[in-house]
Amino acid sequence: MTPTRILVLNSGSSSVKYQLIDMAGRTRLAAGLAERIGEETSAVLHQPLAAGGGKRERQGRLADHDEALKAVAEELAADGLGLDSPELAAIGHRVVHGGLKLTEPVVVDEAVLKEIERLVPVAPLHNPANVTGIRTAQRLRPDLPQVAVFDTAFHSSMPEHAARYALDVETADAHRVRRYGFHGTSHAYVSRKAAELLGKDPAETNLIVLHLGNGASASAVRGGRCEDTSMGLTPLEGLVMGTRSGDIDPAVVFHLGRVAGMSADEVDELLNKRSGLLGLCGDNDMRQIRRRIDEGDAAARLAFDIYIHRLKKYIGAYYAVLGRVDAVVFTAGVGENAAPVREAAVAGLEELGLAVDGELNAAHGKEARLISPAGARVKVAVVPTDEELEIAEQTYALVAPAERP
Ligand SMILES: Nc1ncnc2c1ncn2[C@@H]1O[C@H](COP(=O)(O)OP(=O)(O)O)[C@@H](O)[C@H]1O
Ligand SMILES: CC(=O)OP(=O)(O)O
Ligand SMILES: [Mg+2]
Repeated sequence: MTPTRILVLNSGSSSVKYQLIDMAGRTRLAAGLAERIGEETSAVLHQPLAAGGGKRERQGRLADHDEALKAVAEELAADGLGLDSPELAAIGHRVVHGGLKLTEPVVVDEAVLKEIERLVPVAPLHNPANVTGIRTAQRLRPDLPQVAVFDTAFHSSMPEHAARYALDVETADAHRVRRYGFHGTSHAYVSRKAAELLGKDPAETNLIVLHLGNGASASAVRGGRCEDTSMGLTPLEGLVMGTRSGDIDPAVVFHLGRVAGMSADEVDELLNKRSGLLGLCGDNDMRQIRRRIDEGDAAARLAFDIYIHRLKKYIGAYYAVLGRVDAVVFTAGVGENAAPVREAAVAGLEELGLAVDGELNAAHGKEARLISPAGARVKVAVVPTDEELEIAEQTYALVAPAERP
């Protein structure tokens, strides 16, 4: 029997999301989340999808990612889906930064791990967790291929004029300072699904994709290839995010160093963890911000307006980059669920052919759908992302190419 199951691990700074997928029929067997790793109140939320049982929650401190992954393995084992299963073909890992060298999914060896570790300074919130995830999975199943799928990969097609900063070339090249872009697995998956929804050939479809989760990024996609994206050397550039500032004048950093005596690390922490929506109004969850706006809270209102203003600027910029746009596509936690964000982001852009239909926009759903008025020149769509399935597809393609039709 050829193994057909892929375990996907998406290790974040304080959480591990996982899914076990049988690629024979693209069947999801289990999914879950280990959260608040390192805190007293850690938990594993586990959904045994194949067994059809209800969700389980397991409480108890998980000191680090190593412990978290072991707890996840135990939850899977309790459903007869343990990591010792001979049906497991590989473990697929989301790795956020692959730099210039790692631009395709790869089977991880020591050299690949070293390169992911070398990139920690440019993805300090993400790459360390990704490395721990891979090392722990290797210890649990040393015989299995561990495959890394990079957030940066999809953006490696960006032309030089979009990827380069206007910096002294020698300095930039010596330190590999350039724009890499992130959330690429999501941008790639959503672009394909959006073309399907539009009934168009992906090679002839131009899209502005807005991935709005805790981290948020926009991309301009021409014919299935990334032409520009809002995140840069690190996942800090671009849109306003949950806790990250996105674009600022780089001189803010020197200014804070000189007038506030802040060190580089302190400014780094400020911009990554205490800025964005959280820094502006004390909340980083869009649901809570909408509640506060409904209660007349001015700080929440201003935070929302700043978030939308930035989003709108990127829609305009990428419209100009692409010249012709088939659709603006919303995805991830905020993009898929927050109708007021979608409405506000395209408000006033009728001259560009952009509008949402109030009723379609307000409707809830898990399916990809159009929310622009019938006959609109430029469509507006909501396309749920599925980074885990995409990682499983890429992992499976790499370890079992002969098995594919
Ligand atoms: N119904 C909703 N309305 C508005 N925002 C929502 C809703 N559901 C989820 N979100 C937002 O989605 C965010 C998480 O998005 P997600 O894509 O899961 O992020 P990540 O993968 O980066 O953790 C939350 O911070 C929350 O603000
Ligand atoms: C790269 C990045 O920002 O990822 P996330 O949104 O998961 O934090
Ligand atoms: Mg995400």
